Amino acid sequence: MYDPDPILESIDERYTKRKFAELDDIAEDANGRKPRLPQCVLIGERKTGTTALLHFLMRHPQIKAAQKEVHFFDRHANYREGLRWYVDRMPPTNSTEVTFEKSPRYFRSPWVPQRMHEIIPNIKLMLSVRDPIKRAVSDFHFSMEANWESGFDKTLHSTFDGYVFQNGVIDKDFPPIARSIYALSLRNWLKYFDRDQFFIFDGDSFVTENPAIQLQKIEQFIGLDSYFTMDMFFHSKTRGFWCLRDPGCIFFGGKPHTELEARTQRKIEKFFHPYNQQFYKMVGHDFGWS
Ligand SMILES: Nc1ncnc2c1ncn2[C@@H]1O[C@H](COP(=O)(O)OS(=O)(=O)O)[C@@H](OP(=O)(O)O)[C@H]1O
Repeated sequence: MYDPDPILESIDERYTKRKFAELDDIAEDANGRKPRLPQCVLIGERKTGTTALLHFLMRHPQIKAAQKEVHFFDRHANYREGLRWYVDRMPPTNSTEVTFEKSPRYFRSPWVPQRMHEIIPNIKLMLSVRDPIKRAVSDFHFSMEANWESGFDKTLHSTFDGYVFQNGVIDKDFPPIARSIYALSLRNWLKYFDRDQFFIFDGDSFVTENPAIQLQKIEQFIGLDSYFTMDMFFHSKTRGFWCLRDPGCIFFGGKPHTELEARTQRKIEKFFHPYNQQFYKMVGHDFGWS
């Protein structure tokens, strides 16, 4: 799957040899803060509630997150820039705070786990998932709107059902489908990281139950002081989502999705079933997806 690029391989070697040397001259400010390598990374997957999760997590006084998705490990051009480039994109933190980054493309980029392991082997990883069919449909609508997928010709069809089959079988390489096959991507990560380095975030539960329930588990996983309480959140009937009382709801999410045709629904459930079973086994939890 991953065809190594000789130039990048030699950069990888440089990292193993020089690793942290580029970071030696970063000085702390008067409050003991400086930009650092992240201690916790949200690696994906997209359309699983990652924006809401980050939005809520950033309320925690000890969490300091990079402002934008950094894409250091997945984008070759960024990785070539070196560790100093990466750390310069992190907010300054002191030793009681946690440097956090979210780049949802990390999860499915085959070269990311090895690179990340060489640089931050003790990293805490957050993997956000959601019912794979709902995620794929959400991804499809998002991609159609944003026109982001290369090789995804928007003029061919207008519906998910139109794209998802190749000669009558589910197209495993169709990006919205491929990104929902969590077991295949996770297998690559588990070659480098232990299962207990992952927090598996359930994006569906974030919609159905008070977000404080999962946020409190995340506090324990990262080792943060207790901060989140149930009364910080309310359920907005108009938006259909949980929102923070302060500063309120986030401005997106919940775009209307078309219903799948019954035939597609049946075939797609059958398609995902074995992958879902593998994923449950890998993470030690049955999400009960259809
Ligand atoms: N509290 C709250 N507010 C708003 N949206 C919420 C919330 N909790 C979960 N969600 C779900 O998040 C889905 C979008 O996921 P992501 O943020 O990962 O999408 S993205 O990859 O960053 O584009 C989005 O998916 P869609 O409903 O398919 O658009 C929402 O269902």
